[in-house]
This record gives sequence, structure tokens and C-alpha cells, in this order.
Amino acid sequence: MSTAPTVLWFRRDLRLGDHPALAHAAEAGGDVLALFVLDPALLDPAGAARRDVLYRALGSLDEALDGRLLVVKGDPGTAVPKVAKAVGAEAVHASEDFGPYGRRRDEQVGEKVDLVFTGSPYTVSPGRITKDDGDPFKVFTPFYKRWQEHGWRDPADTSASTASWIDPGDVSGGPRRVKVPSEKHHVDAEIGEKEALSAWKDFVDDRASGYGDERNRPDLDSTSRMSVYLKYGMIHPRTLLADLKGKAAEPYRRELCFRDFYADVLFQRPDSARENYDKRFDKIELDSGKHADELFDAWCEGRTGFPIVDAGMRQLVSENWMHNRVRMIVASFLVKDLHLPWWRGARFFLQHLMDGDIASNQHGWQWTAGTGTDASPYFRVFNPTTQGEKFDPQGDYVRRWVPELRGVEGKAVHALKDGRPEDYPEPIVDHKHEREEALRRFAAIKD
Ligand SMILES: Cc1cc2nc3c(=O)[nH]c(=O)nc-3n(C[C@H](O)[C@H](O)[C@H](O)COP(=O)(O)OP(=O)(O)OC[C@H]3O[C@@H](n4cnc5c(N)ncnc54)[C@H](O)[C@@H]3O)c2cc1C
Repeated sequence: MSTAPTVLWFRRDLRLGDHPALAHAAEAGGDVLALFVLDPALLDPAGAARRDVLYRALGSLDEALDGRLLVVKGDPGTAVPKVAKAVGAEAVHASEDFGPYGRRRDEQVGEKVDLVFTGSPYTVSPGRITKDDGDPFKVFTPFYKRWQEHGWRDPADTSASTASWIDPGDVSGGPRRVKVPSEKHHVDAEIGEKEALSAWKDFVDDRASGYGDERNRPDLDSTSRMSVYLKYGMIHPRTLLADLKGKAAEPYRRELCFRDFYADVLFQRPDSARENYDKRFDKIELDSGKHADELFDAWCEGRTGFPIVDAGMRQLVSENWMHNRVRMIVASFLVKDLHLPWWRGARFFLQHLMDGDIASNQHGWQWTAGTGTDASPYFRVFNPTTQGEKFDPQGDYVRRWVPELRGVEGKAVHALKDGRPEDYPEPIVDHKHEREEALRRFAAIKD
């Protein structure tokens, strides 16, 4: 066993429990330096909500380490090797990152230091679940079946006392230590590993049993709200899976598998972060110009005159989160009613979502747009009014987010057949007409 120090480089794994890379770093035998690198290439495009979450998660991790988290700022390709040299580390341990940027960054760092990966932010890491011939799955259901057969490890038994931590104050010669920054904008969520575990316990105790039946209802607080914790690894999905028993287990497992599936798809096709997964859609007619920009602005600001769409967009901007069903409705509306490219909507989501994640977001959008893997067929066009009536049956969700409509009782808030309040906009498009137009555009490209 070596007694040389090691570095544990935290990235999307801001916790100490169930942390395989921490277990591995500690097993090496030497003291461990906890490191986080504030990387401008990731911070600048992240948006205030995600930066706030990240900074608060780092503050919480630092506290759990009694102030022994070394935070530095800069390009990890330079910063990580400098830290390793300053501390005399033989290896830098980390959880593996499978996103396009993370892989490029890690290749660069790996050329200069011995970068050792253990575990990843996923239940089963991308690339592991394949068909019998080794090809990746392009359809979710068989992936899900194989994923369950493959299984996963039990949570790793780790905590702050797993390692003997190096005090960064004792390290000299490395990059300058910085304080964990803070954002003016604060998302309305408790952030940190302890907070993630407590939110999870609340879900398991109070809401999990109704999850399968109620998860599509934005008017009820029926989902787990774990996405923000999973995004920065304040909790690991295996911790969730190990806890879930009974009625909630199957539907919840399936949703977590979607997260793994989309990470796998992005790993296999990194270009799909920016481009259509299904290349046939490169030729579809999309709108641009002044009028298209005005429609886009109305969508962003929740002024489309379609109550469920406006409620969703206002929830996004105000709460930095949106219910999954409503994410699908507003995405379908942007692509199929406004004929705008999915990536414009995806970019807006990433600027505002506190759980904004390149794999789940871009592929959630591509699924809805019909351009993705086993996508919702392009000809399936969500009707925002009937979707609202079905999934917000009393209209409570719409009234919560659209104050202009609070005087309209019950389900009538979706169709507004008896007229709309003066201060609420007329519909910006005719859904029936735009549906036909979307189908016409699709017919023109399909083979
Ligand atoms: C257009 C669009 C964009 C999306 N963008 C994101 C995003 O940026 N980040 C993100 O984490 N999720 C995204 N999703 C997936 C989903 O909407 C959120 O994960 C979910 O709403 C988070 O709330 P929750 O934790 O209460 O979910 P729950 O219903 O409690 O689900 C538990 C967990 O399962 C995973 N999950 C659930 N549904 C999905 C799904 N469809 N795809 C992938 N993982 C899923 C999430 O990690 C979630 O936290 C998007 C979906 C769509 C349709």
C-alpha cells in the first residue's frame, strides 16, 4: 500500500456518502486532498440558477469536510496537474464524466496526471448496456429490460471519516485557493447532501406510494424533486434505488433508467447535444425572422394565451423547475405549434432549470420534437388544451402560475370558452391550423 497522497477531484459528485471514487482514493493508503475546480467553460453558460445550486452544494461539501475542500479557479487541464504536483500526489481520483465536454477535458488532464475513474453519476455507466452484438440500444424499452438484468452495485459505504483529509492550508505552490463564490439569485430549494437525503426521506415516507398514479399531475406535489440533487451528485441514484420498495419502486426505477438511457445516447452520439439525432429532420422547414422571434419571446415569457403553456413557462422562470408533463407540453408547443427549432427551447431551458442537464434536456427535447431516439412520433401533436384538462383536471396548476386566470373556476380555465379576462392574451396561434401545418412539413421530409 502506497502512502503517497492522492487527490480526489470532485465534479458532479458533491457528496461524501455512497462515493466509490472516495473509497478508492482512501484505499490507496495516503492522505487525500479534496479538490474542486471552478471551470469558466462550464460556469459561464450555466445560468444563475445552476451556479447558485453548485456554489451552495460546494459550501455544504466544504462544511462536511471541516473547511478542507480546496477550491481553485481556471482551466482544469492546467489546474489539476498543478495541484497534484503541489501535494506530491501519485494519482488523481474522480467519478467518470461521460458528457462531450467532460470527456475532452478528462483526456487533456489524463495526459498530464494518472487520472483514476471509479463510478459515475449513473446507476449503470454509459456504454455498459448494449445489445447482444455490442451495438447500443436506440429504443428505451429494450434498454430498460437489459438495464434491469444487468443490475448495479449496492451503495458504497463512505463518509467524511473514510479518508484522512489534507488541509489545503498546508499545501503550497499550487494554484491560488479561492472562496466558494455566491450568486445573487437563490433558487427555492434546500441544497446539500444532508438536504438531499432529507428530501428523499420525505418523498419515500409521504409521496412515493402515490407516485405511479400521480406522477403526471402537475397540480399535485407528487414527484420526488430529486433532479437537482442528482444533477450535481448530492445523492447517487443507487442510494435511491436501494431504498425504494413496494408500489413506487417500478415506476420510479423506470424514470431513473431514462436518465441513464439519455446519458448513454449522448455518449454514443455526442453530436446529438446540438444536432438532430435523426438526420432526416435536418431538412424540415423551420421558422425564423422577426415574427418567429416574437413568438419565441411570447413562449419564453408565458404570454402565448394557452394557459397550461403559460403556467409552465412562468413556473420555469420563477421556480427554475418545471413538472415533466408540462415540459413535454411546452416543448411540443414550441416545435409543432410555433415551428421553431428544438434547440432554441432547449437552450432557454438550460439557462433557467436548476436541474439543467445536457443529456436529459437535449434528449427530452428531441423526444418531444420527434427528432430523437424512440421519439414520440412527429405526427403526435399535443393539444395544449386537452392536455391541460387531462393532467390538471381542476385547473389548480394553471391558477397557481397565471394570476390573470384566478377568477376562472375549475377545468374551464383551460379552454376559456366563456371568454378570457382582459389582461390575459388571446392565443398567439390557431392550434388546429398549426397542427396541420406541422404534419404538412413532416410529410415533406419523411421517406
Ligand atoms: C423537454 C424536457 C427537458 C428536460 N430537461 C431535463 C433536464 O435538464 N434535467 C433533468 O434532470 N431532467 C430533465 N427532463 C426530465 C424530467 O422532466 C425531469 O427529470 C423531472 O421533471 C425532474 O423532476 P423530479 O425529480 O421530481 O422527477 P421524478 O418524477 O421524481 O423522477 C425521478 C428522477 O428520474 C429522472 N427522470 C424522470 N423523468 C425523466 C426523463 N424524462 N428523462 C430523464 N430523466 C428522468 C430524474 O433524474 C428525476 O429526478 C426533461 C424532460 C423534458 C420533456
